[in-house]
Amino acid sequence: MQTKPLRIGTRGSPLALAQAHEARNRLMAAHSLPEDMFEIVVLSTKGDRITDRALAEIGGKGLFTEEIEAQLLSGALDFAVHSSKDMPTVLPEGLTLSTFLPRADPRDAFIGRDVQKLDELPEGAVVGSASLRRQALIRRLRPDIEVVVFRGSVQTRLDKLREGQVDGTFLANAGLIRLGMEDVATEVLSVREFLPAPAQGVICIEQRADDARISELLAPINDDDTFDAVTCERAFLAALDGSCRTPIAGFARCFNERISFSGMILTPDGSKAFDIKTDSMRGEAEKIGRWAGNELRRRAGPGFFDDWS
Ligand SMILES: NCc1[nH]cc(CCC(=O)O)c1CC(=O)O
Repeated sequence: MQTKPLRIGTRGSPLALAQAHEARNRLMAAHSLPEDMFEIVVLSTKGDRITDRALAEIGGKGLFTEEIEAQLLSGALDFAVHSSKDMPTVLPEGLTLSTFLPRADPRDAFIGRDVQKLDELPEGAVVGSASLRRQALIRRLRPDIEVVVFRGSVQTRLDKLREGQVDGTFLANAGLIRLGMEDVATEVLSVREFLPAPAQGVICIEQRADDARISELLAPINDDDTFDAVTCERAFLAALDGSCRTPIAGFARCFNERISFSGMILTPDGSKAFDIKTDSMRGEAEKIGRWAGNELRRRAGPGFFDDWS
């Protein structure tokens, strides 16, 4: 019988804490375990400490994960809870993403200051986003709008919006929902018009690949549909070797035994884009994701990635 509490690693942002609590609550429910069987261990990462520059400028993968992964590998943590969207496609040797919780809303939310909808923004309006994908998508939809880099916690961004530094901004609707702030969204954008980031809206758990005891503990809270969808989306991302400087969008959905996938790559200015739609049996989730990534890379040609990276 387990006596010491299980140590769950997480970042300390309100969103990260909400995610760690959700994973812990699902485990407590699945196994009828008391809260004191788990200890939530908060770690600060490089990505949390750098707030003044666009993440894309800093580059480097795993900005939000390195410190946590070191503690997993050393045995100081039993498992770690993350936003799947923030996870690099290649993990350190010995670690694995074993568990994906049921996907929350995958869509992006628009938060307007004086208008409710993206369409209603006047010509020359300013929107803030730190995400290259959102910057490129908005430039493609509304070339007349000015885009500025916008970072900080959800609260900081909303404060900047209220002060009038920008006329609008975007956040993942899942994040807003997890923070109990879904009413700040003035419009939720359909996945068709504003394709989400690969793995958006999905909480995942990372563990040591050889830790059978933890694999067994986590198995009941994994969601198979989400697992297959994220496997497909991450295979797409990996095939494109998405550096943080590449705007990439991708979204997969399971219907019974099948999985469908939509993917897109754009230039940062939104002037060029390539998209793809495909579907297959679910067992091929990883294969079609990889195929779609390679296919877009081929269609875009070698110049596409070099021009601006
Ligand atoms: N890069 C930050 C990040 N990572 C995950 C989410 C939202 C929650 C999710 O997608 O699961 C966010 C904030 C945002 O994009 O608004």
